[in-house]
Amino acid sequence: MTGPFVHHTLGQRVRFATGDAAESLAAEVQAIGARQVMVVVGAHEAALAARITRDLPVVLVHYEVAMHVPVAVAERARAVAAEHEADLIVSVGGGSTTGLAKAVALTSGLPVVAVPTTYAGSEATDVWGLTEGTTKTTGSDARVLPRAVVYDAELTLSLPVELSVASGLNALAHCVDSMWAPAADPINVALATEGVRALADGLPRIVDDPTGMSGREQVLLGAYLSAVAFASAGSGLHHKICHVLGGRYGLPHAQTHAVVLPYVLALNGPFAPDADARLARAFGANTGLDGLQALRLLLRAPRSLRDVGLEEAQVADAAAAVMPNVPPSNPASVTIDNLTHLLHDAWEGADPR
Ligand SMILES: NC(=O)c1ccc[n+]([C@@H]2O[C@H](COP(=O)([O-])OP(=O)(O)OC[C@H]3O[C@@H](n4cnc5c(N)ncnc54)[C@H](O)[C@@H]3O)[C@@H](O)[C@H]2O)c1
Ligand SMILES: O=C(O)CCC(=O)CC(=O)O
Repeated sequence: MTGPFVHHTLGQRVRFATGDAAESLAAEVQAIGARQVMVVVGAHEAALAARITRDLPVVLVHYEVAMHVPVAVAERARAVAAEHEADLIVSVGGGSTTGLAKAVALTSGLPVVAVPTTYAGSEATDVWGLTEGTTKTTGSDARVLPRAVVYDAELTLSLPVELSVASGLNALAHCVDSMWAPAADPINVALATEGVRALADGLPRIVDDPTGMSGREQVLLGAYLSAVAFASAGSGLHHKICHVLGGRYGLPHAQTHAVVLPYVLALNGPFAPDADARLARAFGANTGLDGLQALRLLLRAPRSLRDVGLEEAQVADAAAAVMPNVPPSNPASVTIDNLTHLLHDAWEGADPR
């Protein structure tokens, strides 16, 4: 990919600080000058958040977190933030928690400092998502980009291996989909390529040694690179499919990404030879799909949409819902027939080749 292009770089401070989240977080809160901190955290991560926020001027801890940020959940969080006159939101958790903090920032303009505990990458993007009924809407807005991020790999040690794998494959999907997303350019493609290398290296180490730190650190770095690439390149076909599956049928986010990715790569790879060659090199394989499938085997990745909760009868409805959102940049031509076929293959876990 050559020729003229315009690349926009997002500004935020990022600290990689294994074992040092509390101190790093305190330094970021002090730098912003906040005096009334709202902590957003899911109930499961409450103890972890209490540990790392203990020295902050916390006025409110908000525990109501739900995947894909239902509008009613966002509205309740916005109301309590205003009631307590919060001047900063600290989010501690996965993409759902960061997403709720972003929803508050979207309407209030409050700054966010994010401490991620999964590999979803939301903390490094200006992308928000809200769900009303069965419709998930996403958008980009400078107000939701966290001012700072604290990455502490120790906080991901409690993430079970299966969820670590699925979440890491969500990050890998940001990288792969960035190759042909609407605003793909040589800079975000370079970040995505390096993200594939880091994730393909780190994820097998988490599976081999879940309590070891080096795999977790490498995957967090890959998650960050993947998210920066995704925020810049935009949502490609893969993300459009997963947003419909998550918003419309409530499928679990990371696992859905993990299942769908090889099918989108199988569709697009032959029509995007440069991207495929890059992916192949990053995986150390003959093709991107060979590399992805070898990695998925090693990781014992989730295999079918049937296993993560989609009904066969929903396949046709899903294809029809995705169709109007297919990005014009997609390398392979997408029809209702080949999209339905793709989703049906993913539903049954058929060989994507
Ligand atoms: N805006 C963006 O750029 C962006 C990017 C990626 C994902 N997302 C959004 O993020 C959401 C999904 O995020 P997710 O996949 O991180 O899932 P999640 O935040 O819903 O977390 C999944 C589960 O993991 C648990 N968990 C989180 N951290 C843990 C830890 N350290 N130890 C043990 N358990 C832990 C949570 O309690 C939850 O049960 C979706 O709504 C998705 O749309 C947004
Ligand atoms: O924040 C959102 O809900 C939209 C972005 C997103 O979910 C990225 C992804 O699919 O991983």
